[in-house]
Amino acid sequence: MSETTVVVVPDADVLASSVAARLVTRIVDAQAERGTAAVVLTGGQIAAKVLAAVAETPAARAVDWSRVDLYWGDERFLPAGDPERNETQARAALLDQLPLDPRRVHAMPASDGPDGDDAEAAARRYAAELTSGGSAVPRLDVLMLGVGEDGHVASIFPGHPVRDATGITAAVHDSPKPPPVRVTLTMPVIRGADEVWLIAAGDGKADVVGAALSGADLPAAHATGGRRTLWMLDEAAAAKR
Ligand SMILES: O=C1O[C@H](COP(=O)(O)O)[C@@H](O)[C@H](O)[C@H]1O
Repeated sequence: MSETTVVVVPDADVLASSVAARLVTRIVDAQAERGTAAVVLTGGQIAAKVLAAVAETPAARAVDWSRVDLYWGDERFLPAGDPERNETQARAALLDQLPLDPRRVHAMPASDGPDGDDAEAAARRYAAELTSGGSAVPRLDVLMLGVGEDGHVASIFPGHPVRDATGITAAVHDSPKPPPVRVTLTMPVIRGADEVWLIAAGDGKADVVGAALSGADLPAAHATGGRRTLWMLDEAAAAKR
């Protein structure tokens, strides 16, 4: 039975450092249990702050980063290295500073990658990468999500057909938030993660956080973890819950 917890902290800086501390602990625990850990990263403003906070915490040295698998929940389908790509943001904030095993950094394909600008083929390629250890998606210890002001998570937008996608990944066209073409994990994959962490800061998120926590029909409200769902908010984002 999955439990939902809401944690509220004073501001975005405290939010970023408390999520970072939790993430390091969760990875250390997973590695102690079974030698590895799998984490799904997200993009967006608070995500960048969280990763920068991981880079700053001395506790990050307790992690064996060579035995962490990193995935992304969604990606803006742009050329490699584009500053708008979630991968580029994550590398700049943290990944380039860590002794990761490059084979375990599972970035989503770029629009100048092996499939060119074919987002469907890129989505299929990422599904194959995610399942390369077998036929099923591997155990995902923590899947982090930012929450858009419209209630989107990853690149699953309210009212968009991607909401109903049932495969492992989906290409997204006509995204209401730029850029228009994206690749995303689907809601069933998000819901299959052990722990789903929804992270939001700022008063621009207050309405949607309040609505999602009241059970409104929004992607953010459907993004629950198999074992645990954790909402981590600053006071401004939590103001209307
Ligand atoms: O476009 C995206 O937006 C969401 C939310 O971003 P935020 O800046 O409002 O926190 C993000 O989680 C997602 O990964 C990204 O592609």
